[in-house]
Formats: sequence, C-alpha cells, structure tokens
Amino acid sequence: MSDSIDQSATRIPVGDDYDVLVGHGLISGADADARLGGLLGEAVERVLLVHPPTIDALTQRLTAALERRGLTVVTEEVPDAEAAKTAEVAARLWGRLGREGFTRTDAVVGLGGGSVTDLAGFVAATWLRGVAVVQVPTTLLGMVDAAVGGKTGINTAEGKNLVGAFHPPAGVLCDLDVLATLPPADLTAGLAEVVKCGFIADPVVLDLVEANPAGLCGPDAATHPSLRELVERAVRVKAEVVAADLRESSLREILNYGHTFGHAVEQVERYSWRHGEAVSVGMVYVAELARLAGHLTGAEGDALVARHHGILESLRLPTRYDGGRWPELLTAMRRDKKSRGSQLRFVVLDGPARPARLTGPGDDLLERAYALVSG
Ligand SMILES: NC(=O)c1ccc[n+]([C@@H]2O[C@H](COP(=O)([O-])OP(=O)(O)OC[C@H]3O[C@@H](n4cnc5c(N)ncnc54)[C@H](O)[C@@H]3O)[C@@H](O)[C@H]2O)c1
Ligand SMILES: O=C(O)C(=O)C[C@@H](O)[C@H](O)[C@H](O)COP(=O)(O)O
Ligand SMILES: [Zn+2]
Repeated sequence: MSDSIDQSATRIPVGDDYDVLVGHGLISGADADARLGGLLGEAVERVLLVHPPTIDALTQRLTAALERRGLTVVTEEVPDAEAAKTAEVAARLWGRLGREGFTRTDAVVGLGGGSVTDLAGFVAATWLRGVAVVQVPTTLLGMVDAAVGGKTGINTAEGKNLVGAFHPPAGVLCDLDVLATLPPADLTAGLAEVVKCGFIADPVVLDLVEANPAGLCGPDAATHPSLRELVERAVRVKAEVVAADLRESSLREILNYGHTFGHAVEQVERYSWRHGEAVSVGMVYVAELARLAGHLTGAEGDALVARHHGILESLRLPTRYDGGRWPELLTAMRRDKKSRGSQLRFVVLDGPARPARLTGPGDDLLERAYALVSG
C-alpha cells in the first residue's frame, strides 16, 4: 500500500506477502475506502463481510467505506465468539457465496474478534479453493495474533481448530479506536497473547506490561500510552515468525507457547473460558512443566517461572485451573497439533526469549505439573 494513503498508520510487513496496518481512525477516517481498496486490490468487485452480532456500528461504518470504494457488499452475521467456528456456520457462508455467485476475483472481509477472523479466513481458504481475505480485527487478541499469519480454522466436537488451512490474508487493518467498546475482560484476554510474545521473543514487552499492569487491564486500557507499542511489538514478533515458517514446520510452533494445556482447558470447559484466559494458565502450566523437566534450572529458572505468575496475576489473568478433569485434559492435549504419534510435544523455555521443545514427557511429569496449577 502506498505511504501517501496513510502517514499515521504503522506498516508492518509480513515478509513480502502483505502488510499489517496499525493506527487510529483507519476504519472511520475519510480515507478508509482507499485504504481498504489498497488492501483488497483493483480486481475485487464484491466482498462477503463476515461479522458478529455485537458490533453493529463498526459493521455499518466498514460497509459504508467498502461501498464508497464501489464494491458490492454482501453481509453475513455469524454467532458470537466460539460459536462462529463450526462446520455449520462455514457451510452457511459457502451457501451464501454460491447463491451470490462469488468468483475468484471476489473476496471475503473478516470484521470481528479472532473467532470471526478464523472463520472468515477458513471460508476464504476453501471457497473455490481460495479467494482473497482482508482481516479487520476488532479485539486486541485479533490484532496481535488471530488476524495475522494465515492460520484459519473451525472446531469440531473432538477439539479446537482441528479443521483449517493456512491461508494468508491480503492485508490486515488494526484500528486501535475500535478497542474503546471492547469489554475489559476481552481486552485483558488479548494481553495474554501479548505477554506470550514477551516470553518467547521480546522481553521489552514484559517490561512494558510490568511498568503499569493495573492501567493495562483497567477501564482506560484502550487508551493506555503503552498499548500501541505493545500491539506493534506483538505483531512484529508474529510477522517475523510466520514470514519464516508459514506452515509451522518448526519455528512457528513457538507461537503455540501455552496452548497445549490452554486449548485443552477451553475444550473441557466447553469454551466458557476466553482463549486468552486459557492461554494464560497454559503458560503457567508449561513453565512449571519446563522446570520439572529440567529446562528451567537454578535461580534464573525459578525467577522466570515466578515472572509468569507475577505478570499474569498482575493483569488479573488466570494462573490456576481448579476444574479437576485431569483425564479429559490429557485426552484433549493428545489431540494438539504439535503431537507426533503417541508423543506429546510442548513449547517450553530454556530462558527468557529462548524457546525450546519438550518431547514425550511421561504422564507422571504432566500430572505433577498439573498439581502445581490446580487444587
Ligand atoms: N488464527 C490464529 O492465529 C489465532 C490466534 C489466536 C487466537 N485465535 C482464535 O481467536 C479466538 C479468540 O478471539 P478473541 O479473543 O478475539 O475472541 P472473540 O472473537 O470471541 O471476541 C470476544 C468478544 O468481543 C466481542 N467484540 C469483538 N470486537 C468488539 C468490539 N470492538 N467492541 C465490543 N465487542 C467486541 C465479540 O463479539 C465477542 O463477544 C479463538 O477462537 C482463538 O482460537 C486464532
Ligand atoms: O499463529 C500461530 O501459529 C499460533 O499458534 C498462534 C496461537 O495464538 C493461536 O491460538 C492459534 O490459533 C493456535 O493454533 P493451533 O494450530 O494450535 O490450533
Ligand atoms: Zn492463541
């Protein structure tokens, strides 16, 4: 996209593939139509705009901007949150695309949190074997993680994100203004993925959060002076990793830090936990596991485990899971995509920003780590 269109947005390239724009007024500003057009490209005539029921004003604003660009906009409201990520909802959207006669020069726009961008991306990946998708995340978690990187997918009864495709977006538009209406608990959940980036790659993120955790999870979090830098740092971590390893052959696994246990909690709790909340306790679980397995040793290891507890507790994110159900959690963890055959694999830390892998830990070790985060 041309710099002349938007001087105030930060442009974060994902390799040579596409840009993530971060800034203010990107949806509501007078040049929103040009910006969206720049991301979609000249050939697109029609877009399917997928959105949740909770953001009517934003949906109308984005529709208006797309129409100003001369695009025909077909809108589909989908169920809120994780209920959007089902085969039934995807099939409904495929039906709409079919009835509207969408071709390979048409596109999908995902407007919403990570649940919507995962679904919209998956529908775009599968329609006619792949049409363009532009992601417009409206949650913090969507901006720093879900909308970037091309992992798309839906859940099945057996687990989280078990069906999906790698399908990079044509562009990502992160308008920080939209966070003003985001419920505080959802903003805080997004901070869990930001903190994840701090532990795996960018310790400055941890310093920034530790400088004022109360401000970042309080009522004024959306206007906190560090928020934009945190978003940009987290996006840069993700962009660098996915540019190097889109299909998760190795490096990309580090973005899954905390997710083996976190996804299991989400599934066992029938998605009543927010994703970021589950990732929070998942990071504590895997930090404890890493210490038990000898990856985190000595005073430095103890300090890093304590830092997990401290930073996440200071944001009032969960660091314990008291729901019991260990056998169910273990079954769910075995379905993690990092598993190979009967061997569970975890992303662990050997130190700050030093991710490593723990392969095939015994059930006794897994349960001992569980005892440290539960009961
Ligand atoms: N593809 C990836 O790489 C990736 C990465 C991380 C997470 N995810 C997925 O993302 C999902 C979680 O995303 P999430 O945390 O954004 O949750 P979400 O999509 O469920 O959104 C949270 C809530 O906020 C509401 N909302 C969204 N924007 C709003 C706004 N601006 N104002 C008011 N309300 C708003 C939504 O309607 C919903 O109720 C999970 O399914 C997770 O698996 C995917
Ligand atoms: O982008 C990635 O790669 C990630 O793992 C980011 C995670 O935060 C995200 O929740 C992702 O959807 C998990 O993917 P999965 O492959 O474990 O389903
Ligand atoms: Zn995640």
